[in-house]
Amino acid sequence: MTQEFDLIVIGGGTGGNGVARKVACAGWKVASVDCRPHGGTCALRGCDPKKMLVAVTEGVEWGRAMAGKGLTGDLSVRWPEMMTFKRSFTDVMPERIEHGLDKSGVTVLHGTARFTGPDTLEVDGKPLRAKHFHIATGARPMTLDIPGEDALLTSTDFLELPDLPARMVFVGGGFIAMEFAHIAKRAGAAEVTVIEMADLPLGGFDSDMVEMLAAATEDLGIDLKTGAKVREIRKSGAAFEVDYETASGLRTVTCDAVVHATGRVPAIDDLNLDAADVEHSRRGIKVSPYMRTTNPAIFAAGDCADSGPNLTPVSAAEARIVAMNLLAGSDAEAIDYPPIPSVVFTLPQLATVGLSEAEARDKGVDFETHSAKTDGWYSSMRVGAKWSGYKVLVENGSGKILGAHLVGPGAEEQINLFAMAMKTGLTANQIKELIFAYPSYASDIGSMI
Ligand SMILES: Cc1cc2nc3c(=O)[nH]c(=O)nc-3n(C[C@H](O)[C@H](O)[C@H](O)COP(=O)(O)OP(=O)(O)OC[C@H]3O[C@@H](n4cnc5c(N)ncnc54)[C@H](O)[C@@H]3O)c2cc1C
Ligand SMILES: NC(=O)c1ccc[n+]([C@@H]2O[C@H](COP(=O)([O-])OP(=O)(O)OC[C@H]3O[C@@H](n4cnc5c(N)ncnc54)[C@H](O)[C@@H]3O)[C@@H](O)[C@H]2O)c1
Repeated sequence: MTQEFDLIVIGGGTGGNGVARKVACAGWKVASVDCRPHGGTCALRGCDPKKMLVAVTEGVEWGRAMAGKGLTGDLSVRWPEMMTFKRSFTDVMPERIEHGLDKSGVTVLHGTARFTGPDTLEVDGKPLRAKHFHIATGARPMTLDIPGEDALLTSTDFLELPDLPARMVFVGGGFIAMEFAHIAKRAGAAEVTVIEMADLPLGGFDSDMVEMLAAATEDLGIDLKTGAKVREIRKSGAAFEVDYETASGLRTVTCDAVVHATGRVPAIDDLNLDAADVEHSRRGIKVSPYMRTTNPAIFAAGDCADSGPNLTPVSAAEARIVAMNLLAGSDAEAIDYPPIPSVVFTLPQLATVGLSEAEARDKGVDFETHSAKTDGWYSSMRVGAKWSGYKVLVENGSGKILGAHLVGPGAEEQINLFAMAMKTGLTANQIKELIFAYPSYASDIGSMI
């Protein structure tokens, strides 16, 4: 028999759970379905577990930076113990989240959802019907279409490794490669190689800041290869050979594990979206500013939608709009993204918000660039940070902050203050008038503008 609901949410991550709970709390009959335990990428396979590993490796970095400054002893990572620490968070999350949904009156279902019509779907063959749907199925690693691709570990596999391989290669030089390579190297991997096809890793971040992070990465002992495109992966006994093409010909690196880090694409292949009249492209499910798909009864948000950048707080902001419009029964509120900060959680951290110099120039904005290396500043010197700097764009006349690009300790929090200043329209002079606790990373901001 077909089970009927007011709303079925597909995907139990950041972009789905809030919608399910809010709408159920308003008295709707809601189901939430996920093919894995509820929790989604951020809590179970992404941001949160990743940053627990970073927390452990911060100890190693601290020991290294403070060596000869009065701190003694060699700190090192026991990988299996670190994994147990990570699981102390991730193992309990699905039950906690599913209990929260259940308490809100949401029916929790497990299985893969597939549309069979504009208002019907199947979950592992079980028929369901709903007046509304919300799709928040996230993203998956992109297909590379190269020989030997099956050998690639995903970021999820990396976060579950029982032991740390001695020699690791990361294919791609974006967020995942840089963050995970830093973790692997500080955790004791003998050889860590990052292979990026562009001339610099982390496209989209300010190139001067990226160059500083690249220098820090090489200083840590990571082999960062740029202008290098991976062509093939071959198994060679227990090891792997990774072929990559450079301007001077084909090269090979041998390793014990190869990790996929070439980007993620919308996870929409299983959904049979055409049956539901939901338009989609390689960029994801087509959504209006109200997060409505081309089927007015179906919404989408987060990594699976062709909307904002694939970051957790963006999924959450879009989900908020979905819940509002579902409950309003109309296009009551459009998404209006504030300046979106983004951080690469390497050590040092790399952070960005707002316009890059090139974007500001293209827009014809009249601005001034404030930029410096800050390894000589007290905040960096105090913690032995060798690589730190900033670039802040301030509009001439208005004094408004147009963009901020930071590398170094404290960048992950400083960038949020810049985002807040940009959203609220604080000018450089107004920021300089603020009193921040001293000494703190925030108190450096006035000197950056
Ligand atoms: C390794 C890694 C680290 C990251 N670190 C950060 C970070 O530090 N900061 C940050 O802001 N962002 C980070 N991100 C990105 C962030 O995790 C995502 O942007 C965010 O989790 C997306 O949320 P979502 O709800 O859209 O999708 P998800 O959280 O991925 O949820 C989608 C859910 O849908 C389910 N699903 C998929 N298809 C179906 C189907 N057909 N039927 C039923 N269920 C289905 C999946 O099992 C999944 O649980 C990271 C991503 C990765 C991979
Ligand atoms: N801290 C964070 O916020 C965070 C952390 C991890 C992941 N994420 C999210 O997950 C997404 C996926 O991360 P990612 O690192 O896989 O992708 P990415 O888009 O950040 O980087 C992919 C990189 O791979 C390179 N590349 C592609 N094909 C290649 C090839 N054949 N050989 C060599 N290089 C190649 C690209 O030039 C690019 O630099 C991110 O875009 C982001 O949305 C966010």
